[in-house]
Amino acid sequence: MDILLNVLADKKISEEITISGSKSESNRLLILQTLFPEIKIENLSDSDDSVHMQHALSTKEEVVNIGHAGTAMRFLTSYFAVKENREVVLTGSERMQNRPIEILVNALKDLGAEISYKEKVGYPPIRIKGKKITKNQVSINGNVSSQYISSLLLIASKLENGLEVELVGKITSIPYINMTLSLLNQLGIETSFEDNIIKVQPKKTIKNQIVVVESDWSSASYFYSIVALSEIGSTIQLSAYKKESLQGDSCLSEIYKHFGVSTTFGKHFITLKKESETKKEVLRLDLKNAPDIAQTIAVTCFSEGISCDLIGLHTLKIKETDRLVALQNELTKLGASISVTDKSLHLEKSSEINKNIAIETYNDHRMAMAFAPLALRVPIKILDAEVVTKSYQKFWEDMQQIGIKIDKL
Ligand SMILES: O=C(O)C1=C[C@@H](OP(=O)(O)O)[C@@H](O)[C@H](O)C1
Ligand SMILES: C=C(OP(=O)(O)O)C(=O)O
Repeated sequence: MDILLNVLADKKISEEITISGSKSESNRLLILQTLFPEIKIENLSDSDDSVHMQHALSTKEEVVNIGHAGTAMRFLTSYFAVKENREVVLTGSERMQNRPIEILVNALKDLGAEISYKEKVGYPPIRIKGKKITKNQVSINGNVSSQYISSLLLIASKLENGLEVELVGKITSIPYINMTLSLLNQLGIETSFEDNIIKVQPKKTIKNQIVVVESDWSSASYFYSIVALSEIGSTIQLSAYKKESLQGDSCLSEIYKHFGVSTTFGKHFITLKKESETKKEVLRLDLKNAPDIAQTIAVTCFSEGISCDLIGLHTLKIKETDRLVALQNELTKLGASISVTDKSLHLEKSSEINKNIAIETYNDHRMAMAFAPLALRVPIKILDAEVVTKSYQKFWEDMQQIGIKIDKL
């Protein structure tokens, strides 16, 4: 489905939106709930990725297909590796078959797991024969994807002897590792993370408990961008959020101050308000702890006509698409002067935005969502707009509520 986005009249925005649960927290909790049925989950994400995870955990089929869901692919690899009396072929979309998994597979094999590649070495699909694992020490490279590490940590407490993970090299996306550890702690599982060593103690059962998932902060980023581009005085209230978040992308509340956007924390919501004009100086950020908001920030800077230097983007090329190349292609079509390396992006300030451009989305939900706020500046086409459901089912409905007019092409 291709769509045209338009804003009919400039007006102050004042809206309230409820966003579904974090897909990162949800996909961790779904694995943990299968291991510890004592858990009840509230505000579970309705994203395609969480639907894939639920299906994968309940199916009895031999072939388990998780579509585009990176967390499902990575977390289920460890889950099935230790599930005795079960053999599966774990696979995903064409893109997933080109997203690397070897670092995790090697760590699991070092622990004694039985995993083989069905096609290309290092990539899904993989055949996993579930086994009892008794070893409790492993080393893993920390600079490619934190999801490999979270995957090991999620099953660790169910191993007879717990697990000690040594992280080698620089560690990327650390808040996601901390999110995993915090959720384990919340359930009553003991963990420690000192220097580059993470330990998880074994645990057979936990107390009956309800875990409430906070809404998704990466999804909130698109509203930060909209408020940044809107008239002074505009507000959007988003729920359900809290100040003490487990999600690293909550750093948005600090970052968007550069665009004159304030964040007020209510009991279960946040209010974003455009207080002042965007600062004209270059925005320099290291996003190694919050890679998923890079596209949103680059598009906000372009729309606001300011320059940015984003570093720490080395994980972007192995996500739903090569996001650095995708950003360069699409921003260039809009008239931007942008250069990228394999880990950074530099955007020059510009004053013109080309009209009637059709944005390719590359099977990447965040390409569609990051470019949508530009409709506040110029009419813009988004191709294959349905990609958003990977993380955000009612994204386009919510855009209409904000005042963006959507026509199907
Ligand atoms: O653990 C998680 O839930 C995630 C970790 C991050 O991936 P990397 O660690 O591969 O950067 C992030 O980009 C992804 O959307 C979700
Ligand atoms: C990178 C993402 O997801 P995943 O790696 O889980 O597919 C994302 O949602 O931006």
